[in-house]
Amino acid sequence: MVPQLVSRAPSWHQASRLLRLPRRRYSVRVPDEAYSSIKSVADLRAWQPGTNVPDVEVCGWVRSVRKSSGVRFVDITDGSSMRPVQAVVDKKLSTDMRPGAAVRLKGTWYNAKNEPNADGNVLNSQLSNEQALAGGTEPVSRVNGDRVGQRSAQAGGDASSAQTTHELQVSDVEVLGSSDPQTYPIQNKYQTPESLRAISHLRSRTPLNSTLLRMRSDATALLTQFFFQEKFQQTHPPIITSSDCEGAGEAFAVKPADFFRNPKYLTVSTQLHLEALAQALGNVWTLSPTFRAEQSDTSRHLSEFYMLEAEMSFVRDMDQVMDLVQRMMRSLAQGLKLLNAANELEKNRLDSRDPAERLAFADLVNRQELQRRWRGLLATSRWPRITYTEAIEKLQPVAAKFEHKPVWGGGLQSEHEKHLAEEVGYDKANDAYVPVFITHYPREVKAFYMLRSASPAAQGETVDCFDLLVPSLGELAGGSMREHRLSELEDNMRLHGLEVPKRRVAASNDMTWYLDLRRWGCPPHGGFGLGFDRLLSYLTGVPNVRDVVPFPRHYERCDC
Ligand SMILES: NC(=O)C[C@H](N)C(=O)O
Repeated sequence: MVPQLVSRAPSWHQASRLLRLPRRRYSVRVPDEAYSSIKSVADLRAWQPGTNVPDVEVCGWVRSVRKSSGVRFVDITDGSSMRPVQAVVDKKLSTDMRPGAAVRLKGTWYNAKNEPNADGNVLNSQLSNEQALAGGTEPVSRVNGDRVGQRSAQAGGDASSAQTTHELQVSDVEVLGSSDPQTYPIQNKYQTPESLRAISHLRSRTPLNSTLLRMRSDATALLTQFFFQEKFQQTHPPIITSSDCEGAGEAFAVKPADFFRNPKYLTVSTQLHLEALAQALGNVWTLSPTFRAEQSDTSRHLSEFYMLEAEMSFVRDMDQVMDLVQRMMRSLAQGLKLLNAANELEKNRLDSRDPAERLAFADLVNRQELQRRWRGLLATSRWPRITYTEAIEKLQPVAAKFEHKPVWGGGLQSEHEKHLAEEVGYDKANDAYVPVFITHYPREVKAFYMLRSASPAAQGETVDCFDLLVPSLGELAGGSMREHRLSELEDNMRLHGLEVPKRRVAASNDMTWYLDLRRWGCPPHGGFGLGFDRLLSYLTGVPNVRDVVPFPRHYERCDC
């Protein structure tokens, strides 16, 4: 059914009839079944029917209210899009529509662009991109003296409203959850990331933070799809574990300490358990919370973070693991480009006129830099793979610029990683930052489970491992071939000062179970772990990883 052309708000009779319609399942509901795919404010914003559509219902939160003589211009969001829909509400109906309130509105989805002028002629009031960028409202107010002009001319006028053709002309208002704007901590003006972190239970209501969380959700869905297509099994390894996988002594202990008979910890990496599952299911992956009690108060560290880990069985060649990492990240970037959140983050900063939105965007990495990152992720050519030994050779001639001198055997400091990412990873021809794999680190500086390299470097023994480096952040992922032979694994444990268990004791806290995996059918295998929050921070250009998680936990902070 084609929507009826209606030029006036529905009557009270129509409105009350609508109240008896089947129960709503989504925040937006349009009357015509043919448009049942319109379920959210984002869908509604994109819907520009040629005629006005009555009986449209919108549930959402009031972002702002702008006053005009007889009406209020109310921005409504349901978290599905960075920018709101504009509702035009009669002054009398709008009394309790205050910033922060949850409301249900009913009205006509009205094409303000085609609003007749005093002579009954339809005028085109849409701003071109150039006009919008120039911040000009004059063409709008001139062609359409009253309502549409006011939309952008009002104090604090929302840029997005000026760029959409439609608005909701409200006939019925229900306040579902009231709000006192005097005390509501989210303001319709710029708030710094630091100040928002202090109200993490509410900051997801801000346009940027809600968009970041939607992108997080998109990324999770795309990665799940990627691994499903690659025929990896998604698994749920435990959060409470017996051992500190990385052996770095940074695990949080679980209380009460005697609950499980002996001490247990929050997992620092699910890798060891994934290895067990990989020996039963083949290729496996997980996106799991992981915890580190590192006292690093930096923009890259969280005490609770999500790690994407994958483990491949029957793999001898580490290149296959690195190929998987590249394929996965490329597929993710391609997928995100087709979805709203990433698009809004990219495009809205181009035509932003709302000062709060502009300032929020200004906190992000600049647009050119961000595009370089995306171009690199989308590159079809193989990302550079250089050995640790080659990396040290590249760092030594510029040693003067570092606080820590690059020496073979000393690992890589984050200043070294950033330098390598920017120098080796910069693809001049395409003006792109291509992630860089650094492989084959010295055996002493890496974890006990890594496979000793068949041919050592001239300077010493190495393991078959890699770190994936990107500019600004440094290490984004790390992986390795695992030592699958029992006696070699035991040697590694001794080298790293770990106790090698002698025999299996029930409920013990030792690594016997991990060694058991080498006793019965352990094929060559390898895998990786990628910091999901860091990846999101890299993709969105949000400089601090604390702002891409809903409730950040880091040294000395776990607010709610
Ligand atoms: N799954 C992995 O390879 C990640 C590794 N265990 C780490 O924590 O860095």
